[in-house]
Amino acid sequence: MRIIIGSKNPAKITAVQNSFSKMDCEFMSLDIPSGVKEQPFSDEETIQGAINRAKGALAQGNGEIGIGLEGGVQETSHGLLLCNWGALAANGMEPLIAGGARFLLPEEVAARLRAGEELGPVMDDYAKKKNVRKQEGAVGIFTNGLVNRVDMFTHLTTLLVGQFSYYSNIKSNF
Ligand SMILES: O=P(O)(O)OP(=O)(O)OP(=O)(O)OC[C@H]1O[C@@H](n2cnc3c(O)ncnc32)[C@H](O)[C@@H]1O
Ligand SMILES: [Mg+2]
Repeated sequence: MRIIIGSKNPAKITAVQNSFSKMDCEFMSLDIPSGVKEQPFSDEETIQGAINRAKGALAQGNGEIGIGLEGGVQETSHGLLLCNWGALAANGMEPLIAGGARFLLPEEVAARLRAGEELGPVMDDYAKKKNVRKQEGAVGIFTNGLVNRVDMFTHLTTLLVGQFSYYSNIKSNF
């Protein structure tokens, strides 16, 4: 089976590979635009970004499955939550979606996002590191490394693969 990942971010690619590790799969990654803002600001917008990337990956990659993963934030009465969404597109079915971990961002970070900055560069600045988004992620920083961005996305992509197995009736191999 050929799996097309709609991102070149290594944290996302590794997560998808982890979730299909029991299957004989070929992986390809393509930089597919999310079609939403660089920093999605709601669950709805983040889900839409994930679906657009999954559909785009399937359309452009000549494979059986397209996967889109998108990070975003959601305003709540408790503060700004980091949210993560994924979508799996396959021919002949509606895209499947699944959500990942969510947790509150500190006000110092949240305020900068509300002012229009993107989480990626804000996290590098906050943590005084480079490319946090491609490594441990914000989740890795704010959990002291207990859960990193690959772990977080692997849970999410496994929810997608499991649902694909259930709804497509492919029970074996996953
Ligand atoms: O190359 P792509 O696939 O676009 O990967 P990305 O890291 O930019 O990830 P998203 O577009 O899905 O995330 C939207 C924005 O939120 C940032 N972001 C999301 N989750 C993050 C995390 O855990 N750590 C750091 N930045 C994060 C990200 O850098 C973008 O600015
Ligand atoms: Mg991005």
